[in-house]
Amino acid sequence: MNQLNQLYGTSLALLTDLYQLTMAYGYWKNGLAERESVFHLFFRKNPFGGGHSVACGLATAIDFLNNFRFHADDLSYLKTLRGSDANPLFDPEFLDYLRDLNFECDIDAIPEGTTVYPHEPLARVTGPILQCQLIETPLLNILNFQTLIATKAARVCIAADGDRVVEFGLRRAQGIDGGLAASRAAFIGGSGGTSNVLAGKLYDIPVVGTHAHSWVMTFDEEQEAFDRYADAMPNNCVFLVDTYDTLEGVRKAVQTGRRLRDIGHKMLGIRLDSGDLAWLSIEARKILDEAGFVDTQIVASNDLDERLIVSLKQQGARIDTWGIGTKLVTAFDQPALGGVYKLGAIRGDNGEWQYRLKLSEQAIKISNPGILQVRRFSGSTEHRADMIYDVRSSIHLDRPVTMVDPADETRRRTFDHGDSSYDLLVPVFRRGECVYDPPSIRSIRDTVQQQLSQTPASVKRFEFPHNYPVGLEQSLHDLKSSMIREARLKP
Ligand SMILES: Nc1ncnc2c1ncn2[C@@H]1O[C@H](COP(=O)(O)OP(=O)(O)OP(=O)(O)O)[C@@H](O)[C@H]1O
Ligand SMILES: O=P(O)(O)OC[C@H]1O[C@H](OP(=O)(O)OP(=O)(O)O)[C@H](O)[C@@H]1O
Ligand SMILES: O=C(O)c1cccnc1
Repeated sequence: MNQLNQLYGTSLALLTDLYQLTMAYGYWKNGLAERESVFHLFFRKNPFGGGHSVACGLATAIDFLNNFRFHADDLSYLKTLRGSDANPLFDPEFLDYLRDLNFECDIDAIPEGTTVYPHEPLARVTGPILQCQLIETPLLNILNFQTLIATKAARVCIAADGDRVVEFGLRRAQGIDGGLAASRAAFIGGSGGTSNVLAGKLYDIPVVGTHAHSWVMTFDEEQEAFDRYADAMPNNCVFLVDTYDTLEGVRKAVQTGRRLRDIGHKMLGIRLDSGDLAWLSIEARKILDEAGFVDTQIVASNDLDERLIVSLKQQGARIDTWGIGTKLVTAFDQPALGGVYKLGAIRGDNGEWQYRLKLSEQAIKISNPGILQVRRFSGSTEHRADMIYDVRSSIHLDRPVTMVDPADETRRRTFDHGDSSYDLLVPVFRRGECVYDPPSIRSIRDTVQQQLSQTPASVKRFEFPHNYPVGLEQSLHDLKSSMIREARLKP
């Protein structure tokens, strides 16, 4: 059984906005349900004021789509829906159509863990317009959130600069799936483990845990609390030392650490959860080192995020492991990615593709027409630029290709066949069948690190990051410009 089904039962087909179903009904009524169309899912701005994002959520989307069908109880529910008067919202024959519907779209998507940028499609969905439309909302729900959290986790790990990061967010996450999906995406983005045990089981993420203040408060004396914990689990001792007086707590942990040593075990760490984490970690390190506990790690938690980590490091904090909860799993400073799903092309009555775009007052918000792919140009060590192109335009990679900056058409770059390049979108579904074998979560996590190592430092920096170049292949840019002119001339 797949992971979503394990959690939610057999059917998630109703996990969509009602307007997808009202449009589906409209397509069906108008004989357009099967009309082939192409949609692109993309976002317009990197989150957190950053210069890059990390694609995440594809395996969850595959899970969802592998089980995409309307079950009898879904249809019974839809039957109960009424229009503004007493009439049913949907004809019974439409519900029969939904009952017999087999998912048959093609999907091409950028593999999880890839660094991605504004305007490039993370996924391209091709198929009957009714089906493309029904899956818009769940695809956005899954890819927006996991991409957001994987990006946040990657930023936290960049700040931690090789130190271990663990995710403690479940208690403050946005509900049950918010917690589970965040734990998955945080691990992919680089955290080393989660406190979320169900996420550990479902997604094969290492689970980690210390103890809470309540443990210390259960006993009359802090020393007794540490000793009893050590008796119970001598091989997993990370003592939370800040319940009363933090440095006194460290000294007591040292006492218990000596008892552990006498029975052949190690005190793995102490955890700081309040106060001045820079100063306390420096002082705690001295106490531990002087007592010979040089390997005992210092874990810190308390509303941390990537900027606080940078600041604490600048202050000389001696923290080995960063426990990050609320601000990671809720993407505290930017709670949504803002990814959208736009129609790029639809077959006309004559079977020919007709390209479509959505106009906007802001040029940068005008969607890209066509059937799009992304080509990444890469130097020997770093990614150089991504070019969005139409798969039907015959760009020849044995000849120079030019891409145009959509924000300023005077800025262009030309690449020739000497530049190594590859397409980012890979086949995931063909006629509704999954043709992609998702990598293990650990291998996706490795991909993130490998991708980040090829992302220019100027793009990864937190303050005023460089814009990574993403352009439109010249003929696509020219086509888009003429379509905009034409659309603006329409009465
Ligand atoms: N040296 C530091 N520099 C910058 N921020 C810090 C430093 N030490 C701790 N912080 C952060 O300051 C914030 C507030 O900590 P503060 O000491 O006010 O409350 P607290 O320690 O949580 O208090 P309480 O005892 O109520 O838990 C937290 O997000 C914490 O991570
Ligand atoms: O600060 P976050 O980044 O969200 O990390 C999770 C927090 O959850 C716990 O606190 P809580 O007060 O809930 O319980 P406790 O008594 O175990 O400290 C833990 O001690 C962290 O402070
Ligand atoms: O194990 C921990 O230390 C932990 C778990 C959840 C939340 N905060 C801390």
